[in-house]
Amino acid sequence: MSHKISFGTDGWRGIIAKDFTFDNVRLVARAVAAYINEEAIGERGIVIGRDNRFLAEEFAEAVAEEFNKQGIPVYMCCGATPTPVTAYAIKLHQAAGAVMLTASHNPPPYNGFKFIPETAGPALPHITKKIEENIAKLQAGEPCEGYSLIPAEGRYGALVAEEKPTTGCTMHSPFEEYIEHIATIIDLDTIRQAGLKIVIDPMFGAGIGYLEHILGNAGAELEVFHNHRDPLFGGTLPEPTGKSLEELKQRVTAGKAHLGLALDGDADRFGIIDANGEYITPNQFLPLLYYHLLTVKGWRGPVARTVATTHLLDRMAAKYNQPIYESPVGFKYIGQNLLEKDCILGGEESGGLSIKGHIPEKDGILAGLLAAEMVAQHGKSLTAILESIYQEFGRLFSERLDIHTTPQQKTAILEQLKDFSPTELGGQPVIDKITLDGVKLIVADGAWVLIRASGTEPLFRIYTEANSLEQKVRLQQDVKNKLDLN
Ligand SMILES: O=P(O)(O)OC[C@H]1O[C@H](O)[C@H](O)[C@@H](O)[C@@H]1O
Repeated sequence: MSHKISFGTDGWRGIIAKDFTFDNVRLVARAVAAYINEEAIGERGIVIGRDNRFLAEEFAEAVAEEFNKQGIPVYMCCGATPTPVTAYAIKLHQAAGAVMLTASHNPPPYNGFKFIPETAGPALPHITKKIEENIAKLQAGEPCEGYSLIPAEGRYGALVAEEKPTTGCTMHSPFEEYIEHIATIIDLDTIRQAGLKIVIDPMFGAGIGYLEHILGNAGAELEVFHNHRDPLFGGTLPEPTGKSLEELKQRVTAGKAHLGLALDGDADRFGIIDANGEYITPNQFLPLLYYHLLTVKGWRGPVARTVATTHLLDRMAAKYNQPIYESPVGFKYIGQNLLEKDCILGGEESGGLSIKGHIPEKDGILAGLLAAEMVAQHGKSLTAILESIYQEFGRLFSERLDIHTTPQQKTAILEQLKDFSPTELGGQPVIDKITLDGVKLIVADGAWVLIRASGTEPLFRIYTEANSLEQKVRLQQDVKNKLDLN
């Protein structure tokens, strides 16, 4: 039986050689080529980027061959390339889109396939649905629009894809152009004057060389580690959170650095360590950045966040009379709001952000540079800036719990969530219920809980944001009791 290929929160992922086989990768490439040809934008070409995982080059070549066979020229990024840089290359070449081969922060046996359309932001569901339909048709040996089948020569009744004259593959590194573009967004002069000391951990990933190059040229004193290819990621996960950041924390404090900056496997997510060795969570960094854009840069505009992201952003937006756009989890929705609602910042709790003037794709390199710019311009540590924010807007305590379930438990919880409408939670009345993605319940003093199934991992997530640590624990416990998740 053929493996069901679907695009989750962020592309198709699978275990290499089990699901993520050359045959399946070629199949998905054909389905994307069909989508592009159906849209009649094939002649603009497609960018292909890949990270540092096993067989990355070979998978990229297989994808290029499939596009070429369908008459679509290929711009192949040289070497491992971050997802945001691959997305930026779409703009450079005015291409029809990009394929990024990466499993982001997943364990080493995985690889993945993302399609980034011409907007240079993640594909929205109406596009991935179309690609999934094309995959199903091609798997069944049926023709699909944009992909013609012709009778196979010498094999009676058999059909094969009609191969178009080959269109070729241009090798190109978008490194320089991306860096030039970044220099138009980040205040590198102030970073230069501040004489910062920064430790960088690109986690053996596609982001190796970027922060080093930009910050090194801006005169920062750098210490860099995990900066060579290792598809086993040194035995950890290329995920810039939790245990994976321990060494960075130690190096920052031991070296008396101003900052520690980490990237995930494809450099679209960030991890930030402050001078005191503390991890700055995305729910802290996003308000820091919005505050920086509003006060230091003097920008005005709305902010886009997911349903799982801190409401401290809402408090700031309210003070500056700006709207806030809440979406389901997934940067694709934030990217859409960045494009359509003229937001100055879009970000999410899982560690993705972008700002006005940049592409609508999450970018860990940009996030790290903005952290350096903030420290340089404010002349203070991020924790010190955060203290001023708490004084002005109040403090919120957020946490995400990941609950592993069996497929049966998952079905049971999803069933229960359908009519999960408690009138009271953690001792307070529930005043609002939001069902954009899972179930979010807001209680009288503004604290909230969200329960949703992950679209990338076999687990449920319970997100809580409260006005005190005690309230956070109370809310978490109450939800677990009510859903029988203890
Ligand atoms: O909570 P999940 O559905 O597992 O998604 C978690 C994250 O996965 C990927 O990294 C997506 O790019 C993000 O937009 C999303 O926030």
